[in-house]
Amino acid sequence: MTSDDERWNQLTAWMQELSQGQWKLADQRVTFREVPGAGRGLFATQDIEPGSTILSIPAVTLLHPRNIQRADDEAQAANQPNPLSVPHRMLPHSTVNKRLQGTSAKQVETRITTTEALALYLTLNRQPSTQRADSTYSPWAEYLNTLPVSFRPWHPLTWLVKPPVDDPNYQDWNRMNDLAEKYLPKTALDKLQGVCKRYRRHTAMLRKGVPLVLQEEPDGKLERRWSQVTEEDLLWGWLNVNTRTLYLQLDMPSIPNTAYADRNALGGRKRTEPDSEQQNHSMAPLLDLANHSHLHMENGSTQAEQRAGVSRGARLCAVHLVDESAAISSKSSTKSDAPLGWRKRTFEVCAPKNAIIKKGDEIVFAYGPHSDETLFAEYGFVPLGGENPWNEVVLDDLINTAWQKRESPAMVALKSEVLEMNGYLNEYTMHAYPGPPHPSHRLLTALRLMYIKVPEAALQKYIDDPTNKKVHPALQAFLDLLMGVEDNISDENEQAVRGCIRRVCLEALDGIGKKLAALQLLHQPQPSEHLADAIRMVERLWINYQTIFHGVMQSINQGIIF
Ligand SMILES: C[S@@+](CC[C@H](N)C(=O)[O-])C[C@H]1O[C@@H](n2cnc3c(N)ncnc32)[C@H](O)[C@@H]1O
Repeated sequence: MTSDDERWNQLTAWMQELSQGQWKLADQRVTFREVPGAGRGLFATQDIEPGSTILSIPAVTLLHPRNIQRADDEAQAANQPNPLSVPHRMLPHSTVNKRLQGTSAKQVETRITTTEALALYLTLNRQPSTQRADSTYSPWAEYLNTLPVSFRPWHPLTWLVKPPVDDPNYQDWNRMNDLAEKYLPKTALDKLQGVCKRYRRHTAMLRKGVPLVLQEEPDGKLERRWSQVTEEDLLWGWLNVNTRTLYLQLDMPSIPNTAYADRNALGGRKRTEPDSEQQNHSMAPLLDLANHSHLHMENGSTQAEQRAGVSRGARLCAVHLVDESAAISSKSSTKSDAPLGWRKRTFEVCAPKNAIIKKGDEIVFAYGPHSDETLFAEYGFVPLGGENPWNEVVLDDLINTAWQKRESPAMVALKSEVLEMNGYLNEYTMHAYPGPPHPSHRLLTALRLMYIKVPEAALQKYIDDPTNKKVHPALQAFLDLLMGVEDNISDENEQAVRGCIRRVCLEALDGIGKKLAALQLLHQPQPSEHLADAIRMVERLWINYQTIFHGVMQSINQGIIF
């Protein structure tokens, strides 16, 4: 059995070989190690001076559709084609719209996005016997071998997708599913269901596209492999893509309306989806061993960092897109001024400008300004200690319910319309950062309107003609607030708003207390280790909300002006 150390050695030797010796492990200043509760992570092998390069990744080792096509073409030319690659007529378009006009309907039907193509590539190259992706055909075999063995049962998406009966996690699955459906905050469940919908939509494309291609161009090896592919393989492939890719500009055009399969029948790729992100991203060997952190490193170690007791010495680094010739030769100070084509575009990790990285520090970067719920649903973890500066709690249901209890349906409808017209309806949030803990501007604005006394007819008149200058004085005070002419509507209105925030916090804290008590019961009788971890992750979501609500209550009690 290959150990993680051996896999690391094979991976780095392969990277060196593929870059024809230009990239050397000796020039990189990282190694990997297990991090309790976070899988593996990257660690500094020496002290690193501020702003300097820690790690660069050869462009040729990046796994994305353009490199897949390039590698397949080379293998074909050498008479050693890879039968388990993504059929090229499925690969995403790399041409601009005009060139697509001659494309036949059949070709269009099988076309998939970068996200789907990567998921398919990984799925086809997963070795069912070893549960590891070490395809004998793929030039990325050494990299595939370093991917997680399984996402079950720790990734919450697997709590919504039932395993086969012979899966070792089958016994626990109903309880995992229950945990998701009954114990998650509703907004977190919505996010997780959104991830599940995306997963199902993308894999439906593959289930449709591959047989169509095989019908047109029969290929024994691919057909055999595809017939063995299970839901578990697809889930594994897709989750690898979802948790381990980085945005990389591949010069892929956005998804054109007419160029991709079955937009409507399969739930549709609407224009609102982030086309460019779905098309332009890549897996990055070795770099994908770096964990996420939200720590700010503007002035060396921050208060948050000290409080979070980042005793394990995590250092937030920056990942840059660079031209490979500059990245590889980062030892010399001359940066290449060659144009940045996708072939040379790659990633470089740099030390923070204002802090020294010590030997043994963990090298982390921010995956994005993600809330706890997003980290949970997309990446499968929840930060400890309520320290995530991007965390927020969404309160639409609580606020709207309280509002409906207080005002008539007609009044709620009219005021909602006014909020909508001005872009303030819903997405009401509270935050602990930046301190002091506070309700969002959207929430304050909506509450201020909810608490003004204004006749229905005055609201209707404004809705019918917002340009009319004759507006009821109370509504005018609200509009002045929107324009920034005033900071608040009146002392009375402000008191009512603060009272409401206080009540909402108390109600939410009461609900959280009950949820945590119910979750506590799930620890009896003692659950399996995996289930206990899952319960703790859900508890953490609630506890981090508690921190926000306590903080906002404290701000109110201290008379802090929002
Ligand atoms: C790009 S990978 C990072 C390397 C990963 N730890 C591994 O062993 O392969 C992303 C995954 O790492 C884990 N992860 C990243 N940052 C984490 C953190 N701060 N706490 C816990 N888990 C984390 C999550 O499982 C996430 O899906």
